[in-house]
Amino acid sequence: MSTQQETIPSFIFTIFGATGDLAKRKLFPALYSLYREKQLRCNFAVIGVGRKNIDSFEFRTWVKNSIAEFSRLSLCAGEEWEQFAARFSYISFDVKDTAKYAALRSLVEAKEQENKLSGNRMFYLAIAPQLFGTVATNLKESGLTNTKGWKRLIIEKPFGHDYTSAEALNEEIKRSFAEEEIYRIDHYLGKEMVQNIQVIRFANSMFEPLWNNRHIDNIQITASETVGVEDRASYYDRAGALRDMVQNHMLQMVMMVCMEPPSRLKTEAIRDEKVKVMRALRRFSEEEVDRHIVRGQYIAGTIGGKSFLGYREEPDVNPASTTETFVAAKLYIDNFRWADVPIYIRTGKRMPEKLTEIVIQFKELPKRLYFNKNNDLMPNLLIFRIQPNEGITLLLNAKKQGTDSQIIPIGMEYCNDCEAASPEAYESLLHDAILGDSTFFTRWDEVALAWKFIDPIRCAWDKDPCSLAEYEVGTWGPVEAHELLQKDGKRWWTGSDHRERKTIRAVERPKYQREEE
Ligand SMILES: NC(=O)C1=CN([C@@H]2O[C@H](COP(=O)(O)OP(=O)(O)OC[C@H]3O[C@@H](n4cnc5c(N)ncnc54)[C@H](OP(=O)(O)O)[C@@H]3O)[C@@H](O)[C@H]2O)C=CC1
Ligand SMILES: O=C1O[C@H](COP(=O)(O)O)[C@@H](O)[C@H](O)[C@H]1O
Repeated sequence: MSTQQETIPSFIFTIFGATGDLAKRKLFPALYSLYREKQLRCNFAVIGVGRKNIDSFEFRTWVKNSIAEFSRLSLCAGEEWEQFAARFSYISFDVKDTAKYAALRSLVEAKEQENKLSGNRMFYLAIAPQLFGTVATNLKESGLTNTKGWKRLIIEKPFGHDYTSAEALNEEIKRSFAEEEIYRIDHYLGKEMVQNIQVIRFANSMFEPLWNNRHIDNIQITASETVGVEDRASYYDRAGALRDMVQNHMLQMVMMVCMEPPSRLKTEAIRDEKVKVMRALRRFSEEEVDRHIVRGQYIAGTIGGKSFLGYREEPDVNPASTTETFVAAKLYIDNFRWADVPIYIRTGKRMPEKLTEIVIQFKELPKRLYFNKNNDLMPNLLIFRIQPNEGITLLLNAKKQGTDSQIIPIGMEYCNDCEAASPEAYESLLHDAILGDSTFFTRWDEVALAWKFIDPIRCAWDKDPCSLAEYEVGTWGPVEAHELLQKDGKRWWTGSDHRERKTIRAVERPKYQREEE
């Protein structure tokens, strides 16, 4: 997130879907944090759009309640709250009703005048995906995109459900907004430690020389969740883990880890390098899917002693559903740097822990010769802990204190959020969108290539429902997911593997400084 507050322009922010879950849990708390932490040192106004028949006063109470419940900061009171709340207005209409956009336009213009705003307009689509295109078109046809300032469209996931639908949606919104005005959200890109991957890779001379197939044995990316389908069955049962997590968040993490250093730290230079990873990502034919990808669905079991239903017993899920709630895959990036390095990814619901981690496993030394009487030397691992306990861990081997020359695995650990909570992903992303920095939003070609990778997998599974394995709630996925690595003589690393090691904490300000300091 940039800190150039003086460059933040005034703007009006229209949120479609302002009475919905996303706005309540993420958007209002994010705006509030930016405001309270003085990241929004500019004049702004917010207009909420929804169908609920409420007025602006009731809307402000809704916003207040959402902040009280979901903000990481405490709610301010008195005049301070009133000043913030006064920026919020609400208009109720059905976004499919073209005629109603004239009223929205009048409200936007009135608020711009009242607040002396410069005509910059940001539109956020926190509504069902089937309405994205309709709203974008209506914004243009009503003249709302016709402004003397800039205009930007922030669009939520899912961006299509396959390549064809994503392309059709893109064509539709392109008629109203240029590519550089479209901010496609992938909230994983707003996470502190996902953004930190680039810095750790490109600002440390010790890692970059090793970042290739000569030194890296394999890469593992895990995004496990303890939650189940919750109340999202109508969406999730049609999407499944492949579309819900792999097409976007998992592949974005693959891109961040595997991209080449960009020629400049500029948005398009960075995105160009990410796209090259997607171009080099090996696509599987329908026949190859089985050998590289495992899918599973949870059956009843327990997490931490608490019992949970199986996926098919969940409310609103088709009792014969073959939707996957877990995916594990072995990927390859067919380029010079990554040839023959397997990239294992796995994601699933109702697993033992909520955890997102990237593990870089380095190749082993000729260990049979040195320091390894017991043949149990651990490989070096570099772990990006995306969440929880943000940070990095470097796992090494060292001599155990004492006289018996025993070697023990040790961990060096840096904690990113021990001193202070990190900003929420949505804070970071909203801030960047206001500044016009789209680095951590997805460009159309990234999305398109991700769908082209996903579609044949989906097709293969649709033809072969038997490829769905079961896993018990509270486990690390079906046995086939473990076999995927065992066949290669490898194993998944999980949080508990490294937490058990003796850990040395890395400090933010090391003792070793240059003399002049
Ligand atoms: N919730 C989340 O955590 C996440 C959501 N998303 C995405 O964000 C988007 C919104 O999700 P979410 O907030 O959960 O959905 P909700 O169903 O909770 O909210 C939908 C919102 O859209 C409004 N709306 C629906 N239809 C219309 C219409 N015809 N005209 C005007 N307003 C309408 C609703 O207004 P009203 O209720 O007043 O009718 C409500 O404000 C989706 O695209 C979803 O995929 C993405 C990631 C996470
Ligand atoms: O986009 C989504 O992400 C969440 C997981 O996000 P996280 O920030 O909590 O890791 C996932 O639960 C949801 O199914 C998916 O739509």
